[in-house]
Amino acid sequence: MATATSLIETEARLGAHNYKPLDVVLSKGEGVWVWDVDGNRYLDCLSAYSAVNQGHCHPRILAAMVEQAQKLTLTSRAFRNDQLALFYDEIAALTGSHKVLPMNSGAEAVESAVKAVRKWGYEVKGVPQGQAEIIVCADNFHGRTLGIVGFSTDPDARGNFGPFAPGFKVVPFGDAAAFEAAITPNTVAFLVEPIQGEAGVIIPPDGYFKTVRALCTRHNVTLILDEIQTGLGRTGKLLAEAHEGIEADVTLVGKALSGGFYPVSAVLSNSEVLGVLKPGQHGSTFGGNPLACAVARMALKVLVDEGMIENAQAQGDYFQAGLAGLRSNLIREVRGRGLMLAVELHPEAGGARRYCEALQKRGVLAKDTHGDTIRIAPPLVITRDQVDWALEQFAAVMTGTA
Ligand SMILES: Cc1ncc(COP(=O)(O)O)c(C=O)c1O
Repeated sequence: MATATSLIETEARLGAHNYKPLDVVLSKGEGVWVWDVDGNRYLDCLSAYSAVNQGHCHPRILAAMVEQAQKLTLTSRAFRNDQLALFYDEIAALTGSHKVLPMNSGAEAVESAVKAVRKWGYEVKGVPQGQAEIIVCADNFHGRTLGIVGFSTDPDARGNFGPFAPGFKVVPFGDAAAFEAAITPNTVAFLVEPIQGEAGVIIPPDGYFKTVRALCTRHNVTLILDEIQTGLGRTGKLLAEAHEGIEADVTLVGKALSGGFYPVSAVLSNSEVLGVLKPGQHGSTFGGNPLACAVARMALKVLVDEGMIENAQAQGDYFQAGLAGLRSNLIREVRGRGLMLAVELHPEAGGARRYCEALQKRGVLAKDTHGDTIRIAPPLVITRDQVDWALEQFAAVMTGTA
């Protein structure tokens, strides 16, 4: 029988070494809990980077998936399928969007938006051919495809993968004046995360997005919010833009749209941007397939009608206050919104990884980011008792009683 050790060895031997996972081999999940192959239980404080907002193996999403899998899974877009229009209808109504482009991964949604907005720039805004510019932020994370890493500022993401596509300008995140200074008549879009997730849960200053929104409107620049991580309840609102009191022109969602079951992402647009795509100009074999659409429809439904978004706000506030109240001289800052939380440690703490390993030993799985930060993003179904239990484990690890 395969043991945890033998499975880890096989992975090390045959897998590309592009990840450095914690040494825990998971084989089962339910709600906020996951179990390893030896039967040890852990509270999942990562949710597959916010893709399992609805909790592991949610029974209603599972049932929707099984039901659809027994009927029809894939048609390609050469034919229509009944689930697609229903998905369009439901996600458009929920998010107030006018057009929807279904894709698979988050990175594909980003790439699709970049393509669409450039085309919009040439055909609608009148930008001279080949001159379209997109403004992005330093420390952005929008995925791992070649197009996307070309405008990343992370040396690991870019290193030795070039040459990259031109047409991107980088400005500091949270600095509206720098954004304004970077706008030219050829600027077609500003692509930005409402809260920078992979950068370590970085929240921009109050009012930043209101100013950015006004600048985009004034200069006819498409505001593309990448809500692939922040969206679908994670921050305590359906979309994080609601915290800022603004509306993006294009919104990207993914991750939790899958309920953790089947990859699905979407470009949502309330401007004419998606209207520029004509038959033959963009597509995907699996994008908009009936299985993905059925899963996404139920993933959205359970988020809303099981009160998960409100729970994210309530438990997120409680969790954050509990973390902030830990008497630990290791902790430099606790920050976050809803259940998108981070504990940043002082550099002298010796890095976040060792504390994630200590938490693992106590039955909590969290993720280190950028050396000194522990990211905490449990499924949105977490209860107050479970938060209390998690806080006890954090207290033990962070205050040296571990
Ligand atoms: C903000 C953001 N955009 C895009 C992506 C890429 O999504 P995917 O890994 O599904 O391609 C991620 C993934 O972490 C993300 O956090």
